[in-house]
Amino acid sequence: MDMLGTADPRNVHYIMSANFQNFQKGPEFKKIFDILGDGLINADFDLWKNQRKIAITLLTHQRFHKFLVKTSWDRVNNGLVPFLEFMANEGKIFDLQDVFLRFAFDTTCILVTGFDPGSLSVELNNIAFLKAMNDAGEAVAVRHLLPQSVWKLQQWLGIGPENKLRKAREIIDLQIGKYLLMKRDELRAKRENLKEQEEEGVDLLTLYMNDEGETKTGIKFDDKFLRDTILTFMFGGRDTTSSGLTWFIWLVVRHPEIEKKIREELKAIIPVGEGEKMRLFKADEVKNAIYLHAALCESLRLYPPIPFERKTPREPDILPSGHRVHPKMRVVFLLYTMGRMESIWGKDASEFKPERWISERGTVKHEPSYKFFSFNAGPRTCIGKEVAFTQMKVAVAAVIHNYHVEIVKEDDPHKSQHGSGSEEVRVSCLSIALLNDGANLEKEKGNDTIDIEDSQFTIELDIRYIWDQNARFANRKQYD
Ligand code: HEM
Repeated sequence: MDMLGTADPRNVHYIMSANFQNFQKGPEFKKIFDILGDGLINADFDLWKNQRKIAITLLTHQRFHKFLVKTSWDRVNNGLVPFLEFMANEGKIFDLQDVFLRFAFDTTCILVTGFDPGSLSVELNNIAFLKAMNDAGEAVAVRHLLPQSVWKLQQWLGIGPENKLRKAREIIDLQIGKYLLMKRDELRAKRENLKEQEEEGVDLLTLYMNDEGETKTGIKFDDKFLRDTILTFMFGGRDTTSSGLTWFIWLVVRHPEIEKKIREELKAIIPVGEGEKMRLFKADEVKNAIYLHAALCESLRLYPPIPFERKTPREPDILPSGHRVHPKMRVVFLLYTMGRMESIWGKDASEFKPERWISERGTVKHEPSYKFFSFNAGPRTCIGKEVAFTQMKVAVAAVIHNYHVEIVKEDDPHKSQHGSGSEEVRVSCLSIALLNDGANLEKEKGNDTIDIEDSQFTIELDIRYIWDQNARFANRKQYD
């Protein structure tokens, strides 16, 4: 229980940047996140430094950037939008948080491994890998709240979240093992087509498997390293992006004047003469959408997907706030609190106000990371920030431009965060109905006349929309 909680930007700057060397994630953090093995999020010192160097080189590789642009568009066009289209046409109410979680899960998995787990479809199927990731995330969250002896006991007895985590780990390891085998086969087959490959965008796993970082850094890219790396990126990118998307839509829907401004900005991007039809936006088109970017930052300020972080001092130290810390102590940063403090953001700190991110010249205002701490600060700043913004912009532009989202059932999400479990939050936060703006819908039920051996029958039509991976929708008329 020896813990210091801080929401002071001076302390953040000191620990995360100025005296970075004296503050580590530490062995306790590694135990809590043991499922990530020696992956980047878990590592400290040289192991962390070398891994980070490689990860940044590959994430900023031109071929990964191509793949990111292509995948962000593809998952919106062939995953999110067909789902929303179906729900809008059917007038169905659904849980948007679950949909964004599946969207981010599929997108992140494709970006990292090149393979699509296919969790976002009209049926919202149960996918073992998705469930395993959810269970693992939940168990890790619970570990932060309990003394180690308690969750270790649960582990030993095989009960509670620890039991779920054990099973989840088996499924995750099996799935990643399959991906590694599939990728090796794929690369072997592609080797004959090297020229074509040069032109293509590629996933991170392909880049890791082809990289010479192994010899330069001394890190061996064996199956254990690749497994830890895949899982680290999936953990780092999935829940964060989906949480960011969900809170963003929740905030925008509750602020129609802001929604209108985003729509106007998006409309201005569309070339004159394109008309009023359904329109999706490519990453390059929304890259410089200032107001949209500002609104996303504002939403991430108020609802940081990672609401707290922790560090452990290596040597006793005195923080700029005057507090003494020592190696047996945990320093906990309260990101959620920092996003709402008047001393940091001014009197209107609790308001959703994208304008605060726009300078007088109309550009995005830079806020130092020890103040806008949602992506961490200093040498351990999130390396997926650009990946996240690219995905989020393409996704929310598609939703806001083409649909009207309505919250039809709303419990207080702040209240339910203190409830008994994450499922409660997930279910209660967002139940929404989608109405397709002015779409000319085919009738779902109706009458038709057909000839059967010269006799005429009038029959009832029941048109079902069948999900199809390749064609967006196949309309099947079923005669009963
Ligand atoms: C809105 C989206 C995101 C937010 C708010 C976010 C936030 C953060 C934060 C706060 C950390 C520091 C965590 C810690 O040190 O304990 C972090 C680290 C990290 N993030 Fe993100 N992240 C986002 C998206 C992503 C994505 C899409 C990826 C992967 C493509 C990613 C990969 C990572 C990795 C690998 C680290 C560890 C970096 C290191 O320790 O050197 N993140 N992120």
